[in-house]
Amino acid sequence: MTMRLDYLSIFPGYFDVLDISLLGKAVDNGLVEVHAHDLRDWTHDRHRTVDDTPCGGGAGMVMKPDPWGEAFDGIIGIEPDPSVHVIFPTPSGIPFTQSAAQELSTVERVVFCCGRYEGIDHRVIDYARTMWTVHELSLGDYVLNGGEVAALAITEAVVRLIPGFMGNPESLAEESFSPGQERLLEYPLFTRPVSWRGMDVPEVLMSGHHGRIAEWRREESLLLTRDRRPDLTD
Ligand SMILES: Nc1cc(-c2ccc3ccn(Cc4ccc(CN5CCCC5)cc4)c3c2)n[nH]1
Repeated sequence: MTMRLDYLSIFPGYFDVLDISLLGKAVDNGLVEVHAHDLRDWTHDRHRTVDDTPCGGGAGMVMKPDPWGEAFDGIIGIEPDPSVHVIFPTPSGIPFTQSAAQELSTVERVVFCCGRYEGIDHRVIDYARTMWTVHELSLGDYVLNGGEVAALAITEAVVRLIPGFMGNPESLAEESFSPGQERLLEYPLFTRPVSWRGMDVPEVLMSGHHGRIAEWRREESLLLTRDRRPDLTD
């Protein structure tokens, strides 16, 4: 199946990067098709206005609902369709996780709505919820200037899980956060040269003793997780 990805933004150029690297390959072999749209194409005033002051006061500007509604009509359609997944990156969203990426990797159509300023008029999200399957997602507890970078991160996490996308799918199965793997951080990785600037690869990894190697890696993951992510160990 081909996944169709649409991006709505006042900076559609952010998504030119999707034509290169791994994602570009997915586009070439027809696994995904990518369409970026300039929200201002659905404005009608000379200044192509997309924002206005917040009702109720407060700092900054809010994105007007009108251009979003017209863009939805043009890009997605005016009939409800729960098979279309509409993603609003937002600091107030639910945390985006590997399991969410896993679920989204089976969806045929995803539309990313990338806000700017202080955010989008809430009626846009409420309207979208009456029409499609909506996800308000946060990348983490920090504030970006808009949704574009979050959309790119979510895209990469999702597209790499599409069957047939990654060259060696077994590496996906081994990753931490992937289903079946306890939520442990990855053990340290090494490759040749065995000795580099006075530092040697741990001997156990050169022993060819797979049982001991697995044990060493598990121990390293446990130590690292306990040290850096105690929240994952409970
Ligand atoms: N995980 C993650 C996601 C984002 C993200 C996603 C979309 C947008 C659209 C606009 N912004 C900038 C931005 C600046 C300030 C506030 C906080 N204000 C406080 C009072 C009203 C709002 C919110 C939003 C985004 C940020 N950031 N981080």
